[in-house]
Formats: sequence, structure tokens, C-alpha cells
Amino acid sequence: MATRVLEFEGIPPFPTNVPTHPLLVIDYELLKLQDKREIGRLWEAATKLGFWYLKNHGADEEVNGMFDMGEETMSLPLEEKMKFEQGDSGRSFGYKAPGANAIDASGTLDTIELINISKDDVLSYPTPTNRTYPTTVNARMGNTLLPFVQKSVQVNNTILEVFNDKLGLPKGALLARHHDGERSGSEARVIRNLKRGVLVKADEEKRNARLAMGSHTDFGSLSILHNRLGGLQVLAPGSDEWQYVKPIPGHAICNIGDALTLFSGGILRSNLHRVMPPPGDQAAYERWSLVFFTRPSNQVILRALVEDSDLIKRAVDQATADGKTNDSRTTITSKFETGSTAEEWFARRVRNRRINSWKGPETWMASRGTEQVEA
Ligand SMILES: O=C(O)CCC(=O)C(=O)O
Ligand SMILES: [Fe+2]
Repeated sequence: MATRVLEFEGIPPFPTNVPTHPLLVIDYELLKLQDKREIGRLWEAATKLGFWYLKNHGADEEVNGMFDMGEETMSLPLEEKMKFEQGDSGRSFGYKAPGANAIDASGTLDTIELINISKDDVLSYPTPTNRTYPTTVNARMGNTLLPFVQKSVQVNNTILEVFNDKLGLPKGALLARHHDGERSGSEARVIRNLKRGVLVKADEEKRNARLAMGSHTDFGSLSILHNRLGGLQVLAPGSDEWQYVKPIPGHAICNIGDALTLFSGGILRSNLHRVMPPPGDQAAYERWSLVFFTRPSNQVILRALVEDSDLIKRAVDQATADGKTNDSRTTITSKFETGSTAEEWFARRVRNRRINSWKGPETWMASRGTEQVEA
């Protein structure tokens, strides 16, 4: 058997002296075989923390290609990238420049640039479904984007089926809400976090503390993240300390987003996370990350599927009795009824992060998702 590679080539190891949260390692090969024990472990990870490592996902080559595409795209002149800017309407597809988003209630600016490529645009290429992309993206549509998206969708569907059964939903209930034939906000994202000091003129200490991406829950159903440098942190349930998630070669980091929390009446956990500059010696390196976000079809209403599952109904009744879901500051009224379609939910969150939408702390509050479901 090959020795397991524990470090990434060419970058300093993840430091040992920072608070780190362990995640369960789930084996995708075993999930595909419907291994009972592995399914039980996935369920534990998804309901307790909402984050886990996924190994044997079989997409290493596509992941490398996607990072290359990201580098090629970010090396384009800013003027060129800005031709594909996402805009202020709440649409996420396209390029986002560093500092275009707020990362907290004071309106502090983010330090990342990113490119979001719609799953539907990849599948319909060369005909755009939503928009067009830089030449660096187009050049890799067939040999990188398409296989990356297809593999990510397969992983997603396998996991959704596990959740579907565990939640006691009728066969195919979750998959039907993520149908390939219907338009959605699903997208592939490459993020570059500029090195410290590029944007910030404050003193060194402040630079070190500067968040790349503020505390958030993910908007959609499932996120599959590929990281090399540290920086991602989670706020684990019952803890008031942010802890790093250590990147491991060949392991994706998966997490649950708002939509699955809402469909499941809070049984599946959409956990808060954020991105800091890389820790320790890794700080000297530019940080790149890659995510595939699966989101429900645009017209799906985000609400608990209480009519379809006794388990979900009981969870909602319990949460309502505990008063957990009544929060006047947000759009979730009670019983996990958002009254919004996936498209509206997603556009609201994207739009209210844009600094051009900023009116004050209320804009930040309006950008939030299921964060308030926390007790
Ligand atoms: O870059 C990372 O590690 C996480 C990115 C993230 O949380 C996001 O894009 O939603
Ligand atoms: Fe995220």
C-alpha cells in the first residue's frame, strides 16, 4: 500500500500550535457501496458539526485543473476580469474583486477575489444559460470544468440520497429538488486570498487579524471544498473559540448549507465558518481554494419537508416549542418557513454582502442565513 501523504508538496506544514477541530473522515467509495457503518458516520458528521472530510472522491485531476484555471483567470488584467464582474443585483456568477463585499456588521471589506462559474453554464456550453466567462474559463470548459462539475454532482447526489433515507423522506425527494434539468444557483468557485498587506495599510498586527471571508453559513445544500493552505475555521457547537480545519491532501472538506438545514427542520447542521489568512509559516503564501456549491433548483421553496417525514415534523415541533426559530431580525419566521424560493434566498444573501448595497449594520443582518437557528 502506498504511504499516505500527509503534507502538501511545496508549502510549509500546517502549524501544530493553533486550535484545530478534528473532522470525521468519510470514505466516498464506501458510501457508494452503501456501507452501513460509513453511512452512520456521515450522518453523525452531518447532524453534529455539519462538516467532514471526504476521501476517495476520485476528482484529484479535475481539482488540479480547476486550480490551474483559477490561476490563469486571476492573472488576467483587472480590467479584463471586471468585464465579467457579478454586479450588485444578487447574482453570484462571474468575477468578484477584492473588497467588493462586507465581511461583518461594521462593513469591513473582504480581501479575496473569486470567480464563480454556474453549473448550468458549464452544462449548456457553448450556449450560455446565465452568462459568459473569461477566455481562460472557456478554454477549459470541456476538459476541466465539465468533468469537475459532473464528478461534484455525483458526489452530491450520493450524499443527498443518504440524507434522504436517513430523514425518512420518500425516495428521490431531495434529488427532485436538485434536478439537473432545472436552473439553479449551483456553481464552481475558485478563490484567491491576496497576501497580507496588499490591501491593508494598517499596522502589522491588524493585518494579521484581518479576515479574508467573514463568518457565514453556506447558502445552498452542500459545499465540497478543496484546500491546500489553512485558514478555514469553524465555530463548533457549544464552543466560543474559532478552530482551524486542517487541509489534508486528497481529502475534500464537505459542509451542509442552509437549504438542507431548512428542508430537514434543523436536523442537518449548516455550521458557521470563516476564512482567516493562512496560519504560521503558511502566511507567506497566497491562499487558493476551490469549492463546488450545490444549491436547490431556483423555484424550490425553502421550508421544512414536514408533510413528507415524521422525523422532520417532530424536529420542527421541538424547535418551535424551544422557540429556536423565531427571530425577528431575519426572514425565517417560524417552523423553518422562509417564504422564499432558493433563488430569492440566495440573491438576498449575495446582494446584502455587496458593499455597494451597504446602508449600515442592518444590511449585514439582512445578508444572514440560518445562523440564528443557533440556540
Ligand atoms: O476558502 C475556504 O476555505 C472556504 C470558502 C468558503 O467558506 C466559501 O466560499 O463559502
Ligand atoms: Fe462558506
